[in-house]
Amino acid sequence: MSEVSELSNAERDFLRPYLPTKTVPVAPQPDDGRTTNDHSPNNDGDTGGGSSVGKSGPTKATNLPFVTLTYASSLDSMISLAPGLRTALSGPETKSMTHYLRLQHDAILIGVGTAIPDNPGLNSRYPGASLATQPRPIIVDPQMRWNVYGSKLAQLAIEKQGKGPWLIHTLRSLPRSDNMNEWGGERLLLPADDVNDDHTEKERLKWSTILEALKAKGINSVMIEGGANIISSLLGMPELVDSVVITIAPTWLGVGGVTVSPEAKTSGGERINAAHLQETSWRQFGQDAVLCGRLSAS
Ligand SMILES: NC(=O)C1=CN([C@@H]2O[C@H](COP(=O)(O)OP(=O)(O)OC[C@H]3O[C@@H](n4cnc5c(N)ncnc54)[C@H](O)[C@@H]3O)[C@@H](O)[C@H]2O)C=CC1
Ligand SMILES: Nc1nc(O)c(N)c(N[C@@H]2O[C@H](COP(=O)(O)O)[C@@H](O)[C@H]2O)n1
Repeated sequence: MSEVSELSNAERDFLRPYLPTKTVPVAPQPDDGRTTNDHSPNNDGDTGGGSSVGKSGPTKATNLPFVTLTYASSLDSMISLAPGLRTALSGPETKSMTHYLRLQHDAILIGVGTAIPDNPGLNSRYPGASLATQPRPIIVDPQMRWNVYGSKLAQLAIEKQGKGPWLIHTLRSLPRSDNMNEWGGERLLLPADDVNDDHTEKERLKWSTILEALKAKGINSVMIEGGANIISSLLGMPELVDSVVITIAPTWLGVGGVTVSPEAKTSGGERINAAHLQETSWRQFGQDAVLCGRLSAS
């Protein structure tokens, strides 16, 4: 039996307002030559085959994709037991939800701090998913720390159970000769935010630079899954994030875990809340709670 089951209509209705709308590939029709068709995110037609993929629907600046932040948290706002320790927090129902969400986006993005310890698959195992509807896995790895060869991502791409990953590096990363493109992988070299005093490039990339580059490559929606560093940064950037979907598992991981918490904020010298969700909705999925919302601008 599959580890991932279909969501109910009510569960999909609950998620719909927080998801990008998308254009779904359908098999070319011999009679009309069409290659795409519009569906709402929860339309059951979302798993058709075909050769062109486009999940679109951003309502903000046209040079940015729709961005969904999503992660599974404990009651003490932790996402893993310790740095580098892959930790299952989602129950079966929220795991199914994550695979459904993955299928609603053109891409899934994580940081190298997650790619190395977790060795994730980052494909969607939602019933009926096809290679054409799979999201593109994207890893932010500015200094080329991660060896994609031999990874689960590479294996899935070779087996055509997932798309080849795109790895984001800074321009000054050492070029590496490789054959990733044979299984759909690619390295994107982007300019870092600033340079250090010794003129070596800092490893930070602006999030607007990353997102604009993805949009320019045809990514209209991206689901950002983690890890803690990336989620915590983006919680402070409401101008870039369209929606937030958090799985809250009924457990505490304890001191020493990896915490999601945005940078502290001040106004007029006083501490103020660092980030806030508005337009919230809650729903129970099995033993977990799912919180959806949009980040407030201030
Ligand atoms: N429960 C959950 O839903 C999830 C849990 N995790 C857990 O999170 C932990 C990993 O979290 P972190 O160590 O914080 O790693 P991370 O995945 O957030 O990656 C951090 C790294 O990404 C790169 N990076 C991030 N922002 C960048 C920028 N603007 N420019 C250039 N490079 C940038 C840097 O190299 C940085 O060290 C793991 O234990 C993993 O299991 C990860 C994803 C989801
Ligand atoms: N939604 C969710 N719940 C959890 O409990 C998790 N630990 C994660 N982790 C994220 O999922 C990735 C693993 O994906 P695959 O199952 O290998 O495809 C992991 O790397 C985190 O990004 N997510």
